[in-house]
Amino acid sequence: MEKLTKPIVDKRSGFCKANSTFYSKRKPVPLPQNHSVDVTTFISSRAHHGRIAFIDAATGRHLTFPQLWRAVDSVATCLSDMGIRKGDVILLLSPNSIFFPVVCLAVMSLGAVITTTNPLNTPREIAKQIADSKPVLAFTIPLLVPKIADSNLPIVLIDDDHQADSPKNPKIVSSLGEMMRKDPRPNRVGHRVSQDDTATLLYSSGTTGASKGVISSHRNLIAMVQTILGRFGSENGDQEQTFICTVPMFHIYGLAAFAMGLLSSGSTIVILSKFELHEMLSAIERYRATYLPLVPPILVALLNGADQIRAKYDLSSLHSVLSGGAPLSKEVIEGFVEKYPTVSILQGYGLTESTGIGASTDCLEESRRYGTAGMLSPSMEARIVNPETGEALPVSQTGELWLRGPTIMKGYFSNEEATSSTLDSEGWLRTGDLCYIDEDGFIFVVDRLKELIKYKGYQVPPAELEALLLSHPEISDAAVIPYPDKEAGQYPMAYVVRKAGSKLSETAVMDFIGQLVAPYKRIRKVAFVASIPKNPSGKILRKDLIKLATSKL
Ligand SMILES: CC(C)(COP(=O)(O)OP(=O)(O)OC[C@H]1O[C@@H](n2cnc3c(N)ncnc32)[C@H](O)[C@@H]1OP(=O)(O)O)[C@@H](O)C(=O)NCCC(=O)NCCSC(=O)/C=C/c1ccc(O)cc1
Repeated sequence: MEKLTKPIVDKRSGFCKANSTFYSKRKPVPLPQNHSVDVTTFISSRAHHGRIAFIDAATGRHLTFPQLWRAVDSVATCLSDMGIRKGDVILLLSPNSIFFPVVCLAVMSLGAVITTTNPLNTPREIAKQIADSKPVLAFTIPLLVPKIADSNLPIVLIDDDHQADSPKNPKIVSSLGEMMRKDPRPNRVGHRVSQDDTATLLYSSGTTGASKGVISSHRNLIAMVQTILGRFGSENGDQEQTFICTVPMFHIYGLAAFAMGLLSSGSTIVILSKFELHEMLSAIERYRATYLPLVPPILVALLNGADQIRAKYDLSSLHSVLSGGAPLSKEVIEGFVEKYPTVSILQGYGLTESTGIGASTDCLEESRRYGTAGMLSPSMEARIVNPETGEALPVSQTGELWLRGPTIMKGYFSNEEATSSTLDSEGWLRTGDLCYIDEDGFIFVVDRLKELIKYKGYQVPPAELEALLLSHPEISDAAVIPYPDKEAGQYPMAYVVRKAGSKLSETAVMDFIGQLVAPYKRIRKVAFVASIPKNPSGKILRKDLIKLATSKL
């Protein structure tokens, strides 16, 4: 029925009573008719007036658009000569750099698949991702080679001046600098890439514990490029936009925005290898940046230091900050607006599973609706579903947000079970976020149904930390919860049951975990208890523990 009759949609909310579905109020995104097109070709064939694509903030080294596309072609030629073919997975372990997009775009142009990982991850965490995604080659910087030394993967060094002093490591088969100097060959061996083929495999914990590879197709990414273009492209009439890239490109937020969407619009992207407040502010001043995409902790830092920052830096070029990755509180928004009256805050809501933005505020007026995550992205549909009954709810009622649209992932890699519990047969993605959609079509995220901690915009799955805690010989039971924090948003707190006779200290627990996980996953508070509250089927009653922890605040 749904497909045969045109649904009657309320123009104001986007809600259709007949099928309890919210439809995007934004203009739909056009997708290329040609089935055989990869996202790199799609991006490179877009017309724009941009000249410089990427600038390294620290050195000023840059790539013009022609230099970028030549580099992508050269690297793709070398990869093809090395035998890389459609479907092969390539690992990229690198901080942000002007070379990060070169590697991604070259790999995807061949129909090969890029998998990225956080450079702060421990060798153990990276080894897990390697075991799951089975890459055939890795790109990394010299400093990070030891983190994958045990993997036996052939390595391409992202190191321009490698040859003279590069370590004599037999696993290092080439360098990116060398590859970029190669003459590109248009008729290299290749297989036809279709929009349905997998392009990226980014890792997310989804709505449950273990980290899983999110399969995004070329179509997913092309649709995301179109969504970003709708938000910032030349269609908006804006010229010469300069964006600061300080959030990591190894996550979907940074990857889709900087290596793909904004690139397509002809924007200039100033890249910082990592976030450092003063370097970021200097870069805004030096490059006259107009847009600053960030995560809430950066906005909080800008707010906390506002008076000194405004006295020291000329931020007059800055037009907007774009916040994503975690919710912004009303008090932070109001404080920022007061301190930086000429800068608009635009918000985005997205997941790795939605290949980036699922909803956003695209102009100041939309952003004035405090607390909203925005309106549905173009061509996106939503349902608000009662988690207990499965009933789809109407306007202004709270339930789990389900999303369907052209950017929704194909599924989790080699994980049927997780895929079928997250994506239903009609293509609906269960986001694990409790939301409502108001009478004007604005989404409000109320709470999280999924068991996830967001530390500085990074996902920390409690189940992973609980399993590690249980591996300690003196711990008999444990539960990990999100503990609220003004700067980080939340951090992991552990409730621990010690074995009889154990004198294990809080610091010993934190140090034990600290050695096993990336810094952003560290447990930062511990309480010892006699038992962990659980329901009759053994599930941790996390809400009770959260109440207990926060009742003393
Ligand atoms: C810039 C942040 C906010 C803060 O940086 P930081 O303060 O330097 O902290 P780090 O996170 O880099 O490092 C964590 C810890 O590691 C430490 N660290 C640092 N480098 C080292 C070292 N080399 N050795 C060892 N320790 C170290 C560092 O000191 C720090 O320790 P601590 O001070 O105890 O918190 C940083 O955390 C950050 O970039 N977070 C962004 C995460 C992010 O991109 N999330 C998005 C996920 S995808 C998603 O949700 C999509 C949403 C979306 C939304 C909207 C859209 O439009 C589209 C998409």
